[in-house]
Amino acid sequence: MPLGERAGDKSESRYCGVETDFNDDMPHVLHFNLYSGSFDFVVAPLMDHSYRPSLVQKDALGSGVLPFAGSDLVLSPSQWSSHVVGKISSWIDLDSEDETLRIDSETTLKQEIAWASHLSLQACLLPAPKGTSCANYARCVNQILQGSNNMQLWLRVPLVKPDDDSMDAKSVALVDSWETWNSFRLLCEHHSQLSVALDILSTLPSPNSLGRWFGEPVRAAILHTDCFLTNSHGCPCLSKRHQSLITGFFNHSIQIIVSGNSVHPKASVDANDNSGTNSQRHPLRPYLDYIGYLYQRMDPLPEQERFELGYRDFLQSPLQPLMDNLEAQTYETFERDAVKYIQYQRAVSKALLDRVPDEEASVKTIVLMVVGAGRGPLVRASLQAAEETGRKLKVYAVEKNPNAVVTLHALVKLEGWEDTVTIVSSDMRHWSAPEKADILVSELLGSFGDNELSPECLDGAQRFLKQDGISIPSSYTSFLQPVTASKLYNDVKAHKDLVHFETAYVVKMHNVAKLAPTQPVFTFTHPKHSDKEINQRYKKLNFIIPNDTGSAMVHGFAGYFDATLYKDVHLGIEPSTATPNMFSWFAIFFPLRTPICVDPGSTLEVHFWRCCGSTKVWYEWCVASPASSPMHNSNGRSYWVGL
Ligand SMILES: C[S@@+](CC[C@H](N)C(=O)[O-])C[C@H]1O[C@@H](n2cnc3c(N)ncnc32)[C@H](O)[C@@H]1O
Repeated sequence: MPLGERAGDKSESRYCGVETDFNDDMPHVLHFNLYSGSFDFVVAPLMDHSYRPSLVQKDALGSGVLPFAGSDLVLSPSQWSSHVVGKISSWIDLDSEDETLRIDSETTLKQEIAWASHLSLQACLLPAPKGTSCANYARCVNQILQGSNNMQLWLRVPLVKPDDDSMDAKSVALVDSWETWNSFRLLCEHHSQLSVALDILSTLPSPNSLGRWFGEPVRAAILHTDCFLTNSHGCPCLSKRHQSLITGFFNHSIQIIVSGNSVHPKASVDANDNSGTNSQRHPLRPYLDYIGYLYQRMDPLPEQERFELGYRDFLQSPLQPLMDNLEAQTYETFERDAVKYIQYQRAVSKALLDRVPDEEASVKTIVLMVVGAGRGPLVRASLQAAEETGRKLKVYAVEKNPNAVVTLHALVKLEGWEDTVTIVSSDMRHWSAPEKADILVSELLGSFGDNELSPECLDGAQRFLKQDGISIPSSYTSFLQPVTASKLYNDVKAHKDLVHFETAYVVKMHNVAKLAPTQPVFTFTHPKHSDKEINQRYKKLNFIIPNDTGSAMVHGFAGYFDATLYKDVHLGIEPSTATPNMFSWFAIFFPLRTPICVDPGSTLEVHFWRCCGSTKVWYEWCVASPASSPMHNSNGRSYWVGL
């Protein structure tokens, strides 16, 4: 049974498993944990702990006997696949100096995985590597992954990081477990079926170092009963930090697995059980109940977030509104974003008030041109601003998409705007305007600000803006930050070509770790003060990875924009200043062909170029430190925006 519903949110449920000991009576294991215990699945050993291949007698014919497991028939195929995660024997040590142990370990790992595949299990939990070297373990896992079906392998690693104030003496000898994971997954070349199961202990490393994991493929968090505190009723509860970590796991669809013996025996006594026998109460049930309580008390996902669930970490090609004509449903999506148009209306109102003093309001008519009018929402916002401020307006709606122009005509007729609005079916770069504008309103912004060629289009439109005219927006700036994004990286890699590694994607980023604060990249200001200002740009950025993060993997860069519409009215998606409740833009993702590992406290030196040709504009990017990446997208060979 799922952990119940998150308040007001029927779309998402989370599951909770329990780690069990070996028991060859699997029907009993399932019955006890699922039906008496209400857990959703078990993480159960598939072999007796004492099994060692080297100790198994060969039969008379010399063929290997497989005495390691009971029959597959004890459970139905759907029970195996839905309710059992195979726990690979924890004694295995594939990098042991002891050859017998090493070979036994290899044999056992392969036998158990083969058996788990035979049972169609969805996942197996691999024990944590024993020492600092895990090359042979990774080699064998890699062999398995090469030949595997869809089964996921979860590498178990403890959530520890030394050199951290919060560490206790016991953990000091340990390495940063992220390093262990990183070595292992590099040896397995970021295989998409290799993921992580984190063992959560009673002490937690720093928030920054925890944050790294949200960009990694963490599938499960194993919560030990000794992490729990005791509340005033004698029941298990978690520290505030553990609670917020678990909430983070829920938000990232990471399954929780309870492990260990009950350390709250009193809480295990069923309050509703008056028989005094209490025979059926699962000893770990109070822990499950508490985890369910944490899930259910989470705030419901806002409606827009729920709508966008399907877009999370899904790579989309950016729009090319200049080269292509947008479709009706794309306009429809823009137009649902009321916040964007409210901001434009506020900007136009302020500009009108500045442009026309009260005493001239009844005599002076302002010429306002919406360039790239689409189906008309900025025309409407401008007219509303005029009404709100009592200013007189003459509007030109310039649009190059002939299909949107059809809708514009219908709108003007429907609203009775014929005397005020003139529709111009033209590319703003080539239109000969009959008069000059006081105010030029446009929204040609991409997720990275200038990536839909607003600078080039507005260069063309500036011809018909009065010398002292106002452009809304008056400027926009792009921003970047390095991210761990293993899912996005793997999705790009799945295309198996260079082109996809040199393309920027629009993405609703979710399973992503932001490794440093954003930094501004390119700024464009309108109107330009000189014809000599070019639209090419170059920027070198130095990102410092905080010391307490630990090492981290950079799979690419998240990009955003912020636009100043007019004076203090802005609109944008840069996380620290993002316009609340505005959903027209997701972030942009610039991938790296080879992910780069950065050390704590070190500097990541990144170079970005905006290049302009006669028919296209494109970005090139590279990392220069701590290691040099290849130059991405030279000459716009893979990704460009058409002029
Ligand atoms: C991002 S949409 C915005 C549409 C509308 N203003 C809105 O907010 O819903 C940009 C619009 O500008 C138009 N556009 C882009 N470049 C243009 C150009 N050079 N001349 C005229 N229209 C252009 C596109 O066809 C598209 O309709």
